[in-house]
Amino acid sequence: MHPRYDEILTPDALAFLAELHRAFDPRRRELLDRRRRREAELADGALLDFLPETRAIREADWRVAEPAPGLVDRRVEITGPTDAKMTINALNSGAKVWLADHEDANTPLWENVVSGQLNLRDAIDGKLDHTSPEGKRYTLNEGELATIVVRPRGWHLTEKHLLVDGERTSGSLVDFGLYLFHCARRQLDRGAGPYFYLPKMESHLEARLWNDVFLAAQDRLGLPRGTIRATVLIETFPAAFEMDEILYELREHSAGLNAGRWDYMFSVIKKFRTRGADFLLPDRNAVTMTVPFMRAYTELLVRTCHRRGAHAIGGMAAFIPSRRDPQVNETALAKVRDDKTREANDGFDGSWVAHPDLVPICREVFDAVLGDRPHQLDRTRDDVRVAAADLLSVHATPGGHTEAGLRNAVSVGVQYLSAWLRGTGAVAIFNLMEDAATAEISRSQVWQWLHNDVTLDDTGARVTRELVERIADEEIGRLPGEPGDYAAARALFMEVAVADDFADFLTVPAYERMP
Ligand SMILES: CC(=O)SCCNC(=O)CCNC(=O)[C@H](O)C(C)(C)COP(=O)(O)OP(=O)(O)OC[C@H]1O[C@@H](n2cnc3c(N)ncnc32)[C@H](O)[C@@H]1OP(=O)(O)O
Ligand SMILES: O=CC(=O)O
Ligand SMILES: [Mg+2]
Repeated sequence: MHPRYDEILTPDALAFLAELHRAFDPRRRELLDRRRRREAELADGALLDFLPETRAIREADWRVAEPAPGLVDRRVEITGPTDAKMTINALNSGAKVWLADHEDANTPLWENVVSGQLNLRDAIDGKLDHTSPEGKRYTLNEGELATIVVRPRGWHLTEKHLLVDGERTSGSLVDFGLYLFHCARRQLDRGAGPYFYLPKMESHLEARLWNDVFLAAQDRLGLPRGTIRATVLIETFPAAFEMDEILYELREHSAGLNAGRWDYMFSVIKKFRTRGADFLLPDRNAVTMTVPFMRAYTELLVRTCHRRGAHAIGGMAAFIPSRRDPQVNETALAKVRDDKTREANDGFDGSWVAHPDLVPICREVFDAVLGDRPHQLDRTRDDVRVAAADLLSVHATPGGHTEAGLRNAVSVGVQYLSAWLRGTGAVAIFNLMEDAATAEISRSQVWQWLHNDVTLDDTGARVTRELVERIADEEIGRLPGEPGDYAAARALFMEVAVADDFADFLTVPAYERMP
């Protein structure tokens, strides 16, 4: 406990979490087992496909709920962690929505978990302020603030500081439950509602679990059915084959789908990491949004959403503007403009930015396409035809395997883990935004290249454990500070990037190293 934690961890809120845990944790664990069984089938040679047992849902006519207040016009969404400064900056940024992140951009350090909830509640009450160590004062604007959409942790993460019947609770249910308990009524009183982004789901059965949690939680707190709204990130390879089914499960609570590109790439590598050349990705920077398998995924997402009356929200271009380096700034703005233009022209209803200086560009691009309309749900994209083979066409990705790519993956992975272990879940590295999803790509690419005996195009060297170790030492030598400063991050990187047993998520072993 720290000052003010008792305002969040009240006896009633904890009792609510305990009820959620007892009612839903066994199903959460079963679904995680199911993920593992499915992954083993893929390793044995199976392929992903649209499910025969849910064909009727895909072919039937149905629509999701009408958009909720504050979620009608989502042309610009800013994302970021929930510390006080970022909360104020994001809410003031001019974006329509703020994704308040307890997930990819956050280290689930206990202090971040609880203080994030305090900041959210204070912000909704209009009384959040902050003074930086340099004395700069931050307060919320008087005018329009972004709509808050909270992203809880994924189903795979536990919360070790809250035990029920001696068991760790689910990070998802803790983040969801505390926010709903404290802020649902406050949000309704302001004319908005309790809104969520749901990450890293792998099947419609996991969406059904969320829906059942919503139904029970609404009943328990006396909230009408459909009060909660959820936008699901389609960011795992299996989920791309179940977009309709995920929307259907959540239909009375649905607020659409988002194309979470970085975790999607990670999942593609992870699910087929032992399957050789057909699923071997080149250097990360060669895997753009226009390579065939990525294009198929976003096209199918827009078509699926609009057919069901659901918003389709674009993803994160990782280029970060700089207020110090005009060249870096110009490049970032141009790259982000291209990315948002493609999304707006493809039919997305809005998209993500990682930084307040990118809000105007995203807004300008979507304004040009949407005009006065709040969205473009009427663009049904009947022209789109995406077959399973298109989603699976990873082999058609052009690009090489280079030492520069390997070095970049190792350096980014170590630098990111070093920040994560110190409690910061999103950082700028080499002018790109890095978070848990992008770091997963770095470490799983190293694993995939190593375990598939890749020979580097430029040097002719085979990727071996020894090569990765040597590169890690050389890259750490180029970083500020002493090599010893990176010892814990290096050890963790090696555990998740080269060990024969592939960790499902790097955040799982990383969390065990946290207090
Ligand atoms: C794969 C995915 O899931 S993507 C979504 C998850 N990832 C994220 O949300 C990343 C969000 N972005 C960030 O965390 C940050 O932009 C970073 C870490 C990448 C870069 O941050 P910084 O190095 O602080 O950038 P910079 O120094 O240019 O920031 C300038 C100002 O903008 C603020 N700022 C930057 N990004 C954000 C943001 N996302 N939300 C609110 N404020 C922000 C900074 O706090 C700073 O404010 P100040 O001038 O009052 O001190
Ligand atoms: O959460 C978003 C992603 O790209 O991953
Ligand atoms: Mg993600």
